[in-house]
Amino acid sequence: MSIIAPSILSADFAALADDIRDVERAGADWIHIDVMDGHFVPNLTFGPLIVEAVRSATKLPFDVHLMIEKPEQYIPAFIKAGADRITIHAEACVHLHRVVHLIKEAGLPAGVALNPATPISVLEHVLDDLDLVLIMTVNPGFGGQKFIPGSIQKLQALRSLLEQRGLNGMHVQVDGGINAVTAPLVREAGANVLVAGNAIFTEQDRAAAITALR
Ligand SMILES: O=C(CO)[C@H](O)[C@H](O)COP(=O)(O)O
Ligand SMILES: [Fe+2]
Repeated sequence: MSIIAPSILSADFAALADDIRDVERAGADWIHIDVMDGHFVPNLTFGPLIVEAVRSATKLPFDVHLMIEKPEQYIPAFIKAGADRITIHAEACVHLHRVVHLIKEAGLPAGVALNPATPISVLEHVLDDLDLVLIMTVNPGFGGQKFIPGSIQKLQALRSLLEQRGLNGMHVQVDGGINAVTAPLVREAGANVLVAGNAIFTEQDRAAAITALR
């Protein structure tokens, strides 16, 4: 059964806590929080203060996707604010191994995200330390973009690699352009955690939208 993580990038920011409660009632498993710094990606979103402000709205895990340069400078603040798991971008870290271990030493599961143009080979020497690999299925920065079809081959290659390495329990997350059409394709290719913003928050019936993805 897929884990469904609504991305609050597509929520109503003036009613963020209400929208989080609504997707929890609708059957969401994790709340996906897209942090953007205007440098690593050409957009700005939330900081730790917003995460802290909505923390009490739900008991669901906060899945924090850091699309920021120098994530090590901000990881402690996001943990204090209520992050339950943190994913960093391989492209944003000069010392990827060190940043992965900073997250793990704080007791949180660590994920690494790869942009569409980044090969999975960059994970070779950190793979054993991860809880999750995020295959970006759009270029990060905005919600509502079109799914990149080449992501399917990348997911299949990642699944084979995980099997070879005896890491079948690792979460394989996808993010960007996931909807009722692309969800079965990514699941078939090996993804088990589906992030979706527009496909959930633009729908009146969010329970039906989540069921359709699952
Ligand atoms: O990380 C992200 C963008 O960088 C978002 O999580 C993603 O875009 C979700 O939005 P949608 O499902 O509408 O594509
Ligand atoms: Fe995301």
